Amino acid sequence: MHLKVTGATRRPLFRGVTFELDDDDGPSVLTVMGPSGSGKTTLVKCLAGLEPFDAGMIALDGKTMVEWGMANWRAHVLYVPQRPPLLRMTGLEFWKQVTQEFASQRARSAEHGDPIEVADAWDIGHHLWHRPLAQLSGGEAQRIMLAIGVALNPAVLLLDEPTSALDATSTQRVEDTLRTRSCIWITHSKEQAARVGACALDLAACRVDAGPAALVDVEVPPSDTSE
Ligand SMILES: Nc1ncnc2c1ncn2[C@@H]1O[C@H](COP(=O)(O)OP(=O)(O)OP(=O)(O)O)[C@@H](O)[C@H]1O
Repeated sequence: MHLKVTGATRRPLFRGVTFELDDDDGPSVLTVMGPSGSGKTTLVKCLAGLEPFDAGMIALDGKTMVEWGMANWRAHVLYVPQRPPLLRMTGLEFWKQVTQEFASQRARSAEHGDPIEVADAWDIGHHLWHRPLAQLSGGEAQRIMLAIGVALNPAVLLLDEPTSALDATSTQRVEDTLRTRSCIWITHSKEQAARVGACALDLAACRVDAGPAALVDVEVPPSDTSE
């Protein structure tokens, strides 16, 4: 997997966002930071093809969104929202619906995993998959949505504050799983960025009104959690 983003711009929020992500040496995580309202969610929705960029280039394995086709692109570069859609359906029904949609995409090759197994490691009991998503707690719903994202095995997971509703223990378990995947990960926590990301993008440095120097890539040293 090689994701290349060059000069991505969405006015009036950000411009010149440029980075590359690849898994040549194993899964890699890019964290996206920046003040509230700076456009982090908008950026990842643009990367997912759910919203348009005003300018810039984005390619996965050398092919643009148009060349992949939108449905294929979204299956490979998968956005996991912070909250589930307000649905009456259960987590299991949602999983079945998503996998049926993905089954029609011919270019997709990755095998699906088992989201119930993924979530089991995060203390989500099987019975919760049979409850309407709208009746779950914020933290339960968040883990079910994340487990579905992980089980779909995309090339890149786009994560919007994936542990915002979780306690410290659940956060650690979820981080342990997610850092084994290639992710673009929105977080407000520098500590979390240091734990999970080898590289961080500071969206505040890409503000449209920030002057000519638009882009800064901030290296975050990988942390050693064993200490
Ligand atoms: N659908 C929309 N229509 C109009 N404005 C929007 C829409 N979605 C987001 N915005 C605006 O765009 C700006 C950036 O929003 P975005 O959610 O991308 O920020 P963010 O950096 O993710 O914020 P937070 O850290 O608070 O989640 C905000 O001012 C927001 O109000």
